[in-house]
Amino acid sequence: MAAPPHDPFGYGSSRIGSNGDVGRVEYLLLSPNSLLILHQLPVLFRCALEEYMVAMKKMCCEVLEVMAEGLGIGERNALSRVVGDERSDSCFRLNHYPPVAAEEDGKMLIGFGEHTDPQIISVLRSNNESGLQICLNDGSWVSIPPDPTSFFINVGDSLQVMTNRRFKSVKHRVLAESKQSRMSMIYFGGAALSEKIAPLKSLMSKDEESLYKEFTWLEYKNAAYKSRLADNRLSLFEK
Ligand SMILES: O=C(O)CCC(=O)C(=O)O
Ligand SMILES: [Fe+2]
Repeated sequence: MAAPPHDPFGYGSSRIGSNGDVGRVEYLLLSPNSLLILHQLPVLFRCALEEYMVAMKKMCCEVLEVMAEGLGIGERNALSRVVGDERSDSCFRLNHYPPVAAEEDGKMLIGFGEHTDPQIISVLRSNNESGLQICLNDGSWVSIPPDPTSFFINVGDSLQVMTNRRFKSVKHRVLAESKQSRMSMIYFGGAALSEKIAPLKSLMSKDEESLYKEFTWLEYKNAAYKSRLADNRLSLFEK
């Protein structure tokens, strides 16, 4: 079930994507669309995964509805309908960061290199081991305390575009720093492949212009897979 370079779904270790990014991580990347791989999973795992994905999709929609309300958009489902669409392209990643050995102590080891998530919204849960950091506007990195009882929500690049940069996709990374395994699982809520990703008309003020050229999720996804993790992938689509 090793993930071949042209198809990222399946199991991978150390290599993240096909463009030379490496990290101290082992992962499973699954999508309801990668049926071939789903059918190779033990039934109990597959059922739990399907149940989790359904619950995450629902939660993403609820969060997006609250965001739409906060932005003053009259149409409550303007954002959530994109992730809620039955053709929406969502996926699930399970990450395992092996424990750091005593002799590696003090070294800055990258578990998962800096990047933004390309989809609309991501929901992360982890065990109680640290490692996740976010990048502030001034370029400094801040550690996110792990909390196995909470969900950590990330704005994706597509949501940044749909809100014409009112919400920003925050750069994040994982340092391998813990003496115990860090486990995380992330649900990535994306749009349908053919969905046009553009600022919502109902959000834009009278003379406001889109900061981005129009693109479909498929176009952006293809561009993202071709790039390196740390690239500013949206810059290709900025006006
Ligand atoms: O494993 C984590 O805590 C974060 C991983 C991540 O950012 C990702 O898979 O996109
Ligand atoms: Fe991420």
